[in-house]
Amino acid sequence: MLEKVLFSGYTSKTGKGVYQAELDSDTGKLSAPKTLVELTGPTYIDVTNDLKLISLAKKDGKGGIVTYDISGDKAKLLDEDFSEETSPSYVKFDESRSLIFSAYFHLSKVKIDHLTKDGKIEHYSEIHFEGSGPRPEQDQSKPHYSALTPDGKLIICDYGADRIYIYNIDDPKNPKQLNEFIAPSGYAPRHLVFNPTKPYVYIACELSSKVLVMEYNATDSNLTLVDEIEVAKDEQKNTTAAIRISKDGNFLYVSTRGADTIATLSVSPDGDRLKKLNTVKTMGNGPRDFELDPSGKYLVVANQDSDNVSIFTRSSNKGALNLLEENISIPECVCVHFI
Ligand SMILES: O=C1O[C@H](COP(=O)(O)O)[C@@H](O)[C@H](O)[C@H]1O
Repeated sequence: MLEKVLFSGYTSKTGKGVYQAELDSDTGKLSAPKTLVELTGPTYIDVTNDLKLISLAKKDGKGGIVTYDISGDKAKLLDEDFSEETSPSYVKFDESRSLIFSAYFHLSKVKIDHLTKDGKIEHYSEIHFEGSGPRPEQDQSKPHYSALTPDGKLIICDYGADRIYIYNIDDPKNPKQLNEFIAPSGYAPRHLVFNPTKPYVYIACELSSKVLVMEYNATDSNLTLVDEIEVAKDEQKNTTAAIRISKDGNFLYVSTRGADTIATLSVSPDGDRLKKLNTVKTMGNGPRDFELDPSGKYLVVANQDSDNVSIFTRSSNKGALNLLEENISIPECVCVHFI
């Protein structure tokens, strides 16, 4: 079966924007990536179920988000909003309410927009954050990630202020803070993933090379720290980046730039404990993002600094990764997104 996958990233060297390819789930072979949309700096993207691409981007010294219809042979621009000083660093679509969450790392805020049926971007609200952390990189609040909890609340990782925030967005024009969790000082929570069946969330912390295991209580929107685990040695030199979990919730994968590795961790049956099984080199530099394909048989990783994508086979019962391909050339690639 052919699985469609998009790649996107920076365009400061030879990167063109968003690329498209197909992964054959029988062989793990990726077709030659082709440019889907030319954009400036579309580092993160999301795609709606009816195939609208939502991408962050820059234009004429301003930043924001754009939407494209990618259901046909050629991508068609639907809307663009470049009303900010710079682009966000992460974007996520809420299918059930047709909302777009954009985390403005450099502007200390998260924006909530509504995506209309014809792909127009309607601004709803924004949440401003304050604070900082002990590391030089944490000079101000830097929201790095905004997405949904399993019960439909907005959850935000603030890398700069070592915070996780949870908001009620029943009225998305008027988000209300429900809770706030203070991460260990200097950890810089970056991205997170929820266990698919158990009430736990795993948070990748960029500046500590650690993953926090937190119990999530949906009733009072509370997070309780239950464990933490190191995914790479020498946190001063490393920056931990992406985190993914297998569909069965048994294995967690975490990338770390500097070490240039992906760690495989097993998740305990209750979801509350992690055990590091091993790490593999990503066969490139700066593994900023990776994704498991829909069949769960492959892991595709974007090595941003060495301009190559690698593919690993994944054992579904042991979680182990084995290198299949390392020479797929995509410049400045940041994000891997299966449709
Ligand atoms: O992971 C990271 O993300 C931040 C934000 O990305 P940006 O493209 O919006 O600047 C980046 O500044 C940082 O270098 C990187 O480690």
